[in-house]
Amino acid sequence: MDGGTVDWNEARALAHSVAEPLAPDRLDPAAAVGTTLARPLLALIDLPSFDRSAMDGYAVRGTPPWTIRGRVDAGQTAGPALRPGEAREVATGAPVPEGTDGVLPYEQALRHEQSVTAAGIAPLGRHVRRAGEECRRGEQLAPVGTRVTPQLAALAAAVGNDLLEVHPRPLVGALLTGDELCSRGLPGPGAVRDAIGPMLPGLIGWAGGQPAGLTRLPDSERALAVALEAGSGQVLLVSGSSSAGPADHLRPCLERLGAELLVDGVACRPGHPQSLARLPDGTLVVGLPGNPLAALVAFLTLAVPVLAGLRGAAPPPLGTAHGPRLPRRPGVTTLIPVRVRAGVAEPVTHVGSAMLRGVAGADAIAVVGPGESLVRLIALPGGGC
Ligand SMILES: Nc1nc2c(c(=O)[nH]1)N[C@H]1C(S)=C(S)[C@@H](COP(=O)(O)OP(=O)(O)OC[C@H]3O[C@@H](n4cnc5c(N)ncnc54)[C@H](O)[C@@H]3O)O[C@H]1N2
Ligand code: MOO
Repeated sequence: MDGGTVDWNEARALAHSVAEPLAPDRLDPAAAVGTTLARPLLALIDLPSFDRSAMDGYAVRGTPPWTIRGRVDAGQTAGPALRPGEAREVATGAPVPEGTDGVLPYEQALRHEQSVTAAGIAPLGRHVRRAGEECRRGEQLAPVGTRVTPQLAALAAAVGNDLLEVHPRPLVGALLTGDELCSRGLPGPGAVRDAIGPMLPGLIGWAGGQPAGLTRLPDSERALAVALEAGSGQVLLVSGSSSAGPADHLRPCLERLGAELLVDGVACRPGHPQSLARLPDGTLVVGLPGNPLAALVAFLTLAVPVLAGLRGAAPPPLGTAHGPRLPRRPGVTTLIPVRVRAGVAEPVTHVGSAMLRGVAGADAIAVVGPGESLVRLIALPGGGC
């Protein structure tokens, strides 16, 4: 194994570059939400695929009065073409007959026995959604690499797609180490409530991964080695074993398993003891420091770009802001929970690496690089920036 502390930007870029996109899968649009397109999204039909009414009322042709010739509901066919001076009652979404100049909504219609006139100006050209006005068959609607959102899934279905070819969401397992951890109730003497476990499933989903189980382990090299070997998923997160103490087993375990150490420490505060390694079976292991804010920072630094790479997506772009009141440290990148107001990142309190109070109320993590005047922003889940 080799390694060494790397610059924060380099670590992030490296984490993205080592993660090869997962082999594409074909999923129906709803199941594809959260994945990334491996093929462009194409329209398989014109949308709308026929001229249709945007209002409940009368499809009309020519000038009033119009003689009413039947009715069309949604899902029916439009019937014969209208001739000048004719109307057909139509429901919203129903196909309008050939020759329709516009649709007169009921509210603007004066109905007589078998004819209708307009209460105001005749609706020439109004309230008809023309075939192909949204897109044409064969048109590309989203390129490769686009994240499938619920709204993109809706569009994909609307233009006739049953299956989308996508890079699936990577499976992410988590191993939480620490003899002192308890997961329920009030901690006894010397014990600590696990705060990383409750954070990870949400973070994994937010970053485009699929949580694949969380295992709590004692501080034992053997237990960690066995769990790493048996680990399910394309990514394994390991918390609380990253430092240099006798109970910090990640490094020796990775060595023993013949892993390739890709990142061994990052020049940032907090979170410097984070790591990234590849097991011989290809599983990527991200080492998260045990202090909870440091674990979050490491997840944002290494796990987020790894998951983007596996999904065939670019690393999430960072925002920018002014941060005149943020502390700067020479030689390292500082990651500081902030609130963002009108383009200015303001520090919050309680931001020690073992603390969560500050980050729980923050909008973003400001990335304050040595010598940078503007700061970059990593948006947090639920953050308002
Ligand atoms: N000799 C050195 N000691 C330490 C160094 C160092 O460079 N040399 N780095 C410090 C820094 S910075 C960090 S961060 C921590 C990282 O430690 P580990 O990843 O080995 O984690 P632990 O030692 O087990 O735990 C640290 C701290 O975090 C608490 N913890 C652990 N897991 C959880 C959890 N799931 N939920 C809540 N809290 C957790 C744990 O109880 C400890 O208080 O090492 C420093 N030391
Ligand atoms: O990563 Mo440790 O970063 O400061 O608590």
